[in-house]
Amino acid sequence: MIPCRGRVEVGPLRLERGGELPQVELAFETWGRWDPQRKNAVLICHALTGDAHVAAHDPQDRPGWWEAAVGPGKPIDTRRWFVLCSNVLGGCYGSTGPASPVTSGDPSSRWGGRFPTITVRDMVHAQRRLLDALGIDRLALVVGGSLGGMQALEWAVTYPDRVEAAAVLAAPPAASPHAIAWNEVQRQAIFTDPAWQGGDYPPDRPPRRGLALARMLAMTTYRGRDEWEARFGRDEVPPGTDPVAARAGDYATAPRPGVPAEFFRFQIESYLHYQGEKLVRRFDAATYVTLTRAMDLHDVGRGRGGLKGAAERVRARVYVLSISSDLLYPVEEQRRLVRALRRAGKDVTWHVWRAPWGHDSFLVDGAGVARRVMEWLDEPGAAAAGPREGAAVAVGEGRP
Ligand SMILES: CC(=O)SCCNC(=O)CCNC(=O)[C@H](O)C(C)(C)COP(=O)(O)OP(=O)(O)OC[C@H]1O[C@@H](n2cnc3c(N)ncnc32)[C@H](O)[C@@H]1OP(=O)(O)O
Ligand SMILES: N[C@@H](CCO)C(=O)O
Repeated sequence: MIPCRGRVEVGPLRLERGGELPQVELAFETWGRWDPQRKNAVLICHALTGDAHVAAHDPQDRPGWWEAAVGPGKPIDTRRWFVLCSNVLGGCYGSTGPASPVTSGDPSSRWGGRFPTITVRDMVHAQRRLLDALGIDRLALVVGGSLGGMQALEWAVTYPDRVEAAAVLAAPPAASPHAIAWNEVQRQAIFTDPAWQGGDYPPDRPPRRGLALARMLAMTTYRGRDEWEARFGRDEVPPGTDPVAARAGDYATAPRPGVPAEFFRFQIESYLHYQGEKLVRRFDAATYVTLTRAMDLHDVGRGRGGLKGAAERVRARVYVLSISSDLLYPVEEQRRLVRALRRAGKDVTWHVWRAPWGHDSFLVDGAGVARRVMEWLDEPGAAAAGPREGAAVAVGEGRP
């Protein structure tokens, strides 16, 4: 029986950009029961700062990042589906990455800035080995948003014989110059923090300011203009109060160098500061650098004859979800993917979702997104692993 959480050593891994990681471990969590007859495995791939904890395992457990989407009676119903999620290669929630030791059991040997460049394809190779180790030979569905969507797409192209269906949410076929530019400015914020030290900072003295600033900038690409208009407008923070300090504890009560009171006036500024500080409390800066670089290097057509060649390899049914307010990976980028798949004669469904929360809408309304995906999975033609459930939801279909 597959445990509900664990860590598996998947061996040394040769990397796409050269070099090798001598020893790779992946942390994972599972829900439901793997049924080798029905092949009911759903692999969920997380986004940039996510982890393997998609949902609580019992009422006492902490909620996960897609809590509303996964569980008994929820859109990804764990009475029917066996759900698996692993922390990505390069991540800082239990898998091998910049924050983990070079030599197992020796925390002083942290990879830090020496961690090699990895790609989304490397992540998927490592994950395939995890599936092998757990005895899962076929995926009924691989689904993910953003970095997770890049992985879902890579899965369908790299391992076409092992994927029945792939749902690519808010992710492009290749990172655009704009997306790379935003990531580069974020990384520069980290690199210019004196605490960065080439990535070899002590774990208790990370480049906090740089990482917080990176997150603040990232938030402006993740969320929606209309959402912020409605939520914050031009509202100001009441004079003399510091809502960030009240929420963020010690770190925020430290003086903010270079932030005079005048520049802490609007609620949106307060929100951004808080989001920056919130990430600093739970994420590692070198990991942020490694994973954003992997996103920049994402190009599903690399070495495969471009997007056309990649599309031709796919055997899975593919669902593509675009978010109308996505500034980071706009609708036009998924249109390219959908066109390439259709021209290659593949079974592809494309929905453009009019959601106000920007790129992160797939996280904000996890239940709504998962419902769309699972209804598509159950449409005629799908390899159903059990009874059909759920009612149709209205979505606008995108036309390439
Ligand atoms: C161990 C782990 O946590 S693992 C990883 C979990 N995270 C992930 O998987 C990453 C993906 N998730 C995300 O990116 C986010 O959680 C999202 C997109 C789903 C939601 O973002 P959130 O920050 O939770 O929501 P939202 O944008 O509404 O912000 C709410 C927070 O801002 C605070 N806030 C709202 N307005 C203001 C303001 N004007 N000034 C300061 N703070 C504000 C709220 O108090 C709230 O704080 P809280 O998170 O401490 O409760
Ligand atoms: N908000 C996401 C990244 C973009 O989807 C995360 O923090 O993982």
